[in-house]
Amino acid sequence: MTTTGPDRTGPDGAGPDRAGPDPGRPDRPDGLRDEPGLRDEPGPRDARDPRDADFIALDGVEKSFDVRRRVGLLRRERRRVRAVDELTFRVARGEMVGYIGPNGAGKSTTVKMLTGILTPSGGRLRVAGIDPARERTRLAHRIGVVFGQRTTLWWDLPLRDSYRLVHRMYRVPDARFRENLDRCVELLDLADLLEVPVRQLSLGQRMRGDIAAALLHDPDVLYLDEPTIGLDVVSKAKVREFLRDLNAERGTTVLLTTHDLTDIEQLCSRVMVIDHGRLVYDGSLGGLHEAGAGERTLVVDLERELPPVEVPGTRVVRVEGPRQWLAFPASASAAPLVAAVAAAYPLVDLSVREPDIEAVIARMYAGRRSA
Ligand SMILES: Nc1ncnc2c1ncn2[C@@H]1O[C@H](COP(=O)(O)OP(=O)(O)OP(=O)(O)O)[C@@H](O)[C@H]1O
Repeated sequence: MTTTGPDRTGPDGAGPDRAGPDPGRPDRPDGLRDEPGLRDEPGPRDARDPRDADFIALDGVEKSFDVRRRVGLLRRERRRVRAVDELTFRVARGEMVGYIGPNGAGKSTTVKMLTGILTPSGGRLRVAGIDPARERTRLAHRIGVVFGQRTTLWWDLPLRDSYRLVHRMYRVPDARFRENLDRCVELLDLADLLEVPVRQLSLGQRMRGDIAAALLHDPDVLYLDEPTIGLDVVSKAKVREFLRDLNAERGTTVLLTTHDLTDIEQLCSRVMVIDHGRLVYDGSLGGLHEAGAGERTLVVDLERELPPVEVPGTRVVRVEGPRQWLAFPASASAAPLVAAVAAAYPLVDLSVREPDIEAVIARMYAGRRSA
């Protein structure tokens, strides 16, 4: 997710914010201004509130940027980039939704509008009944944000001190803060890291530290932007498990932006796909499979190496020794094809392979581009 542009709240750069956040800087990515005494009372938290279905609500939201481009040596050209275009969706309270799309699709821009960092150019947007652009400080107490590529922690301070600052900035009641911190320390395995300056933490440790910091004030909504980027398998598993538990136990609403589709597969029952600023899919992961799946594959193990298998309705896409891969339309039944192969060839084994989600999404994007 790109984080460039005038709305940036820290130094530019693809990697982590090396300088670390400046406690005196005006804005944090989660929209909270670093000033004492800003705590507003959070809104009602009645779980039976009928507005729960519209906890995050966007209606025809648009965001355009005016960009200047150099044309030749002296001339500059102004161009309007529509980053988000007529975006309409709902996220119910307690849902965990994946928000995916190719580079430049408009994911970051959406999240920035949801936090109040950016003001929409048009349309209507509400989070927990709050207009983020108008009441950014009030909203800050209801949301947590984790940017995988940048830290919101104080670079030179030990983790514990960063958490103390969060405690004071959000004015979290002491008992609540201790309870939340203890829980995060235990579940995110932070006990040995609390006295370590953030700059000395590994990426995985820092990420866990960031997730804890985003949750110490009990937000109702958590925006996660690439929370597992660059992490090893063990750290990814730990982060995912924590998020699953958080959602199940606390009912925290989660909007997850990621390029790692395993995050989505393991965490989200619903996924929204955005492309060129527009919502192009909103539904289950299974449905996404069907929408984007062009072909399935029969993997055929023959008794010996043979010329490519010829069965109507299939085409051989790969041959490795006695193993052959036969593609066939995803909508077709595999049974008659399996029977046809078994009748005509010396078969040892056979399996049907569904396209993996990466392939499905790549096909979906490619299809839209060529349409
Ligand atoms: N501050 C800005 N000024 C000008 N153009 C911008 C600004 N922020 C985003 N854009 C443009 O808006 C479009 C959407 O960008 P955005 O960062 O929202 O995409 P993204 O889906 O998050 O991409 P990625 O997966 O690469 O991070 C892009 O064309 C981008 O260049």
